Amino acid sequence: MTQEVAVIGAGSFGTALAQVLADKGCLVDLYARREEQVREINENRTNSRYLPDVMLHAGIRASSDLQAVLRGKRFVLLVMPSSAFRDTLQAIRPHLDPQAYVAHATKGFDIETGQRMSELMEEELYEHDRLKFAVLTGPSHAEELSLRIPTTVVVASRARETAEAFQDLLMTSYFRLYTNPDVVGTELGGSLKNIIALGVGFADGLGFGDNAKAALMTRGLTEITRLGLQLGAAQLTFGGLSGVGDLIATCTSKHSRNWRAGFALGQGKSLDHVLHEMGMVVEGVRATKGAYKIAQQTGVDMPITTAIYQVLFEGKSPKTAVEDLMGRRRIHEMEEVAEAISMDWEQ
Ligand SMILES: NC(=O)C1=CN([C@@H]2O[C@H](COP(=O)(O)OP(=O)(O)OC[C@H]3O[C@@H](n4cnc5c(N)ncnc54)[C@H](O)[C@@H]3O)[C@@H](O)[C@H]2O)C=CC1
Ligand SMILES: O=C(CO)COP(=O)(O)O
Repeated sequence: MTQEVAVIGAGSFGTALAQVLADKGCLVDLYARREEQVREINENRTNSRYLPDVMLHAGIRASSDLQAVLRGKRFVLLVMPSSAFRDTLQAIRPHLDPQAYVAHATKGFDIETGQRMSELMEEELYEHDRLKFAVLTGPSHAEELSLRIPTTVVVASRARETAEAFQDLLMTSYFRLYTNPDVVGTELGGSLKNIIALGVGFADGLGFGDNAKAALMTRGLTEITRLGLQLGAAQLTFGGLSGVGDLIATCTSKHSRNWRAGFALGQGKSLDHVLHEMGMVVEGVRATKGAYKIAQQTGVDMPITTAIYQVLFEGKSPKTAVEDLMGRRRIHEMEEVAEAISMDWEQ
């Protein structure tokens, strides 16, 4: 049976996922807000602003009519920026099939409340069965996935049936999905790595080297894990695709908008200028605000996130931020996650 799928958000990643689905023989209705973009996709088979090198599959049909896009769909993928997530949920609620499986691929937080995207889904789609919700996340640059370059991700849901339904829907010879019941951990990994990628870009822009990059990635993962444990995530998840996997992909890739934004900031450009030039979403900037807020609410120590917050929003100089990080009190490498390791000193 041909599956009909709705993809909400026709940016880079929504379009890349639509391409995967069309390759699998699905009929894909892709929601785009701008008529001009709808026409370009349907008539030229391109989405040149977001994926300039890609010729789109004939099975993708773009539309700006949200109700028509959602009509009768058993599978819905939400791929908007986090800034548009709550509003979009409110807009889709009246048109969503009650039986639909709904997955989101958005990496970020609601900065007003610090909530994760799946928490917003539960809140805004309150009539829907939350066991039909899933999160799709992991190392997956749209630029590569849309060119059918091998990519692996994880789909997390509280219900195995839902996770496996998305696995069956999306798996191809070049796109491999794993499942995980840890919704909190997978979402946090995907959202928080963008902050560290900004920091790594920053360090590269300042002319630092591989030692600093490795330090930020490793210590970044420590603070991501620390917050995750506090919020009920499973530690092992952070060693998986949504944790260290996406951290590597984002901190070391020329595709990463977060890394590129950090690099430009490190070279002295202003935040407004960098965001304007990018023309695409840089989730790490909002995520820094969201994570800083959660860290304060929970009392979890997140020194790298705090340093990036101070540079981005409080005018601290990068040089002072680095000096502050390097000059912190001496600590045990695993001090903050001590309960997670069993190894102790011999004497
Ligand atoms: N680009 C990538 O490689 C990946 C992106 N993601 C995540 O997917 C989410 C979307 O990112 P991209 O597709 O890269 O963004 P993008 O910057 O390429 O495009 C954003 C798209 O969202 C649309 N949009 C903005 N407000 C909207 C609204 N209210 N309703 C519907 N659409 C709206 C824009 O018109 C645009 O088409 C982000 O959270 C990102 O972190 C996740 C995995 C990979
Ligand atoms: O999440 C991504 C890859 O997994 C994309 O990262 P950027 O948003 O930094 O481009």
